[in-house]
Amino acid sequence: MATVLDRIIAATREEVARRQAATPLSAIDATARLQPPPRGFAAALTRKAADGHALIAEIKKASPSKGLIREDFDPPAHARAYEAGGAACLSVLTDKPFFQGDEAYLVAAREACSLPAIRKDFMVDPWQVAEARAIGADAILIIVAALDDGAMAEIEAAAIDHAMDVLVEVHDDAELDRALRLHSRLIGVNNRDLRDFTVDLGRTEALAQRMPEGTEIVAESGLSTKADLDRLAQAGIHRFLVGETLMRQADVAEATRRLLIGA
Ligand SMILES: O=C(O)c1ccccc1NCC(=O)[C@H](O)[C@H](O)COP(=O)(O)O
Repeated sequence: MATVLDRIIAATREEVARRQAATPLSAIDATARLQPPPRGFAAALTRKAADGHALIAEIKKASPSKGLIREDFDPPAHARAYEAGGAACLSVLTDKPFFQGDEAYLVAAREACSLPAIRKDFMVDPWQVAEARAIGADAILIIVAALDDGAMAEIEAAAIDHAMDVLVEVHDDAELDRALRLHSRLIGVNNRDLRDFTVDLGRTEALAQRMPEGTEIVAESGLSTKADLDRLAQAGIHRFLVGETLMRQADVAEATRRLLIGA
């Protein structure tokens, strides 16, 4: 039976084909190369991780697992709140059918603050990497479960060509083995199983044991308290990606501060 990820990827392939027909790679690539240089996503995480928890704070309106998360959704306001609360970077969902995202949200969020931003979407083709840079994104996500080795390498090469950072997402040992064949050493462990949406923070702890020296591990999904971050820090993990918990708070800046440094 097709999983949610299978359905997302199938829909994304159709959408990308439509967009490519309207705007060929050469045109989107030319727009990408007119952008100011990326803000340095991985470097911003490393700076914050040097003396505390480094947070990628996610701007997420809805999700397949939770439906609508935030009604008064306001990407520029959330971006400013995340920066004020001490986040290192932004993650902005741009997928429309499954997350109610939009490219415009990334543009608006990034313009409202000085944080680097990852385009959080389902990359299936290097064309999307050029599009991500053309709208200002500083980094892209590669989900290992969604791609074969050849496609991953092509997408990563496109990101390197645009001087963008790549967060490579894995969920199990086999995916980690494949991720380690890429160049990027920014590796996210998704604690959420995308087949049944169960969350287990032990995933990041277990896979962290197998990461080579020099890997920058990001714990992703299902994190909700400073105690969660402190628990993972015990296992040497200092980079975190958090969405839903923060997006549900009335005072996003204060909630971000509490998550990072406590009451
Ligand atoms: O969040 C989902 O339901 C989801 C479903 C299918 C594919 C991806 C999904 N989430 C993407 C993410 O990586 C999360 O938004 C991110 O890690 C933040 O997670 P959370 O803090 O639990 O909102």
